[in-house]
Amino acid sequence: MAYLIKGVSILGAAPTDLFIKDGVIAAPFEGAEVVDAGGLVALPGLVDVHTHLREPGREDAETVETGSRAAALGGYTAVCAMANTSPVADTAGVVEQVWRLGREAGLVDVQPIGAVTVGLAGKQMAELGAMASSAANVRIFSDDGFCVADPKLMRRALEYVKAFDGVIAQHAEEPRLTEGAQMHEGEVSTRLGLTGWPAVAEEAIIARDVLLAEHVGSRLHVCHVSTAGSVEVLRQAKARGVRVTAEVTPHHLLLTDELAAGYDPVFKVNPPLRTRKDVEALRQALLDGVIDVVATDHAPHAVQDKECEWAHARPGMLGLETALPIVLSIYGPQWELIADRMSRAPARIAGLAGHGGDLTVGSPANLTLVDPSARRVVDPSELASRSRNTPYAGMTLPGRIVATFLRGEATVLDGKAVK
Ligand SMILES: NC(=O)N[C@@H](CC(=O)O)C(=O)O
Ligand SMILES: [Zn+2]
Ligand SMILES: [Zn+2]
Repeated sequence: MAYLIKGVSILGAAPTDLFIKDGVIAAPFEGAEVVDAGGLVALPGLVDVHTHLREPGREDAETVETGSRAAALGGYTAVCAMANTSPVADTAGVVEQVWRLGREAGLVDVQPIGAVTVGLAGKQMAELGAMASSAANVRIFSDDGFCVADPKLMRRALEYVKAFDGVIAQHAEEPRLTEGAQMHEGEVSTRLGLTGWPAVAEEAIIARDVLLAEHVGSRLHVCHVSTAGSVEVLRQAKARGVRVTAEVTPHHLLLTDELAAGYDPVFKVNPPLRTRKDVEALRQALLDGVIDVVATDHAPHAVQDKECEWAHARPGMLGLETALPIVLSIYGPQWELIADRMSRAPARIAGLAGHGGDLTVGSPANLTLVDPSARRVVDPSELASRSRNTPYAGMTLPGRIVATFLRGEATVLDGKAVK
């Protein structure tokens, strides 16, 4: 299809017409399908470097297709699928399967992340080279869900991926400091009598890993940064020129540990929700660029894994369909900031060449149209995700994603997925 996006504001600029043909932003031409975009803002398609799609293995919680649909509805055109599936994505075969499922769904580009260690067990390095040279072209490797705790293994993995400009995305959690942990260690955990996950369990691993990355000259990416102390470690490492990037989730930018007080497991997540002081530090770090990107850590869970006793519930929350509204609610219409932290920088980290570009003639037509003046109440039953574990149920959030285009084809129109 060929489209004329009429009267759209590109990143908040004066309204203009945007033409799309043959998968790219085109020069003006006749005969296009007109999309009335008065009052809408065009952004480069969002890119998520941290998504859990659960396929293969937990198709009752999410599939590549349902997660892709949730992503498109959230304004995304590319997502990086975490490796903690069953079987684990630790071979060329599994990453190629996920990559192929993404192509078949055709709603976003699904870029598989490969595991660092066999079975995420932290003992033996997985076949990183085979995954890199597979059809899935893997560049990000992560044992997310678990920390690569062994420093020697972490060093070797960092060294190994240098050959193909890969990056190790670390879930920073010193396992000995978080045994039995249920929530952030602090005043609230003491009051509730829940075992705490101290901030230092994250900060100690980030400090170690930036030193390792510096030592071997490799790229490190830090997943879901959650504490003010982590921000300081990253600030110092970046000032020294260490090749480190970092992400923050929408929930760590908005929610605090006080929410655990009702023992509703929808608020249980790793790393845990922290304090107001941490939230403020994370917000500032994203503005400063000490934290490079917003990543959803979209973590769908089936009802029986979430609607149970707090201690038995799986950690994790949905994120794809609410990420942009949450960021808008915090930062307001800072479109340049949003485009950089949610599209340009994540595309660069993931090495996704066709994404995160400027919406200029000749570039791939990966974009999303947002109505910043609309407000919506989050209704879990309306989400496209197969799971329902959103912590934002009932909240009124700004911004409605009206349309999304992947290589010039609409994946979302009128706020609805086209397939
Ligand atoms: N964030 C979570 O609480 N859970 C994630 C794993 C992870 O990101 O660590 C999951 O896979 O469910
Ligand atoms: Zn994690
Ligand atoms: Zn995760």
